[in-house]
Amino acid sequence: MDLKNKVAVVTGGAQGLGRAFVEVLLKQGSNVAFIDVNEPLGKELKATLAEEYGPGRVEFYAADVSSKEEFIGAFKKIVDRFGHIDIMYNNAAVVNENDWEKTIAINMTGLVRGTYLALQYMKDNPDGKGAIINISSTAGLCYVPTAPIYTATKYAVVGFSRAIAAVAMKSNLGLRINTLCPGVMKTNLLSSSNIEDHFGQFSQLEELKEMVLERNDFVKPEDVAMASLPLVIDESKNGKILKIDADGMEFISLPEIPAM
Ligand SMILES: NC(=O)c1ccc[n+]([C@@H]2O[C@H](COP(=O)([O-])OP(=O)(O)OC[C@H]3O[C@@H](n4cnc5c(N)ncnc54)[C@H](O)[C@@H]3O)[C@@H](O)[C@H]2O)c1
Ligand SMILES: CCCCC/C=C\C=C\[C@H](O)C/C=C\C/C=C\CCCC(=O)O
Repeated sequence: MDLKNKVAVVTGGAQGLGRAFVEVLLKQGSNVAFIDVNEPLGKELKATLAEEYGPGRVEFYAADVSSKEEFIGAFKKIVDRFGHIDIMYNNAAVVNENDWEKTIAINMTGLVRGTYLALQYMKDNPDGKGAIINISSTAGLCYVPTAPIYTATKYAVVGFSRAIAAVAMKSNLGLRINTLCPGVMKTNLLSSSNIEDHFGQFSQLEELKEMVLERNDFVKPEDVAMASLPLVIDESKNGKILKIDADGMEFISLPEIPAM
């Protein structure tokens, strides 16, 4: 898929990795609609990017992906504005072990809804094409010991995306779903939330986070965003899991049910 003049949607696009996706897609010539619950930051970024890339190429929509009404409403506005959707990055997530139901609602339910909404609109694309990138984490392949719910949501992203990719392929939808598993990045997700929210009942293990930070093996959001592009462009890629961390990039193989 050529990225020029395509329409891309990014959730959680106001900062961190989501912002890097928005910027790399604009640089490649796509038009980008980003959704975020942080309205002031979203508006500020939209103004900055509109100045750099041209006012018609980027739009911001304030919405909480854990709210069915808000997410559906944002999608409708995006399709009204751009006509259709070619590319979807389901990126918004939080680490909140205290309010763990909210973490599941954003990281899992929000990502499922984003995938289903994208499929619903993409299946009517005249070129019959569409690419969805679901953001997991290396935590969705190993684990963050103090964040079992965050870990569980990131495993869920891997399993859901593999299964829905197989469904899309077997139904000849022409739509592709791949998973990206980044390693640790220095973003708001890692630094800002308070200890109680981040670790919940495991707050006494805060030093584990310091140990991770002291290892200093971070990957940059801009590098992760660049690395994601082949999953969109290369039409042979469906149901893949791409890990990118400080050691480099690797496609991960997980067991398959042989008869499937
Ligand atoms: N930072 C890391 O170390 C790391 C590592 C691996 C994977 N990831 C994944 O990368 C993705 C982006 O994380 P990040 O580090 O950039 O985080 P971040 O906190 O810097 O940015 C996340 C963005 O999502 C938005 N958001 C949060 N809840 C939302 C909601 N309910 N609805 C809409 N928007 C919402 C936030 O306002 C924020 O702008 C996440 O899926 C995360 O799990 C992060
Ligand atoms: C150990 C506490 C770290 C707190 C990290 C909180 C959120 C991190 C979110 C990222 O998605 C995590 C990405 C990768 C996993 C990081 C560390 C795992 C630590 C275990 C290990 O080193 O194997």
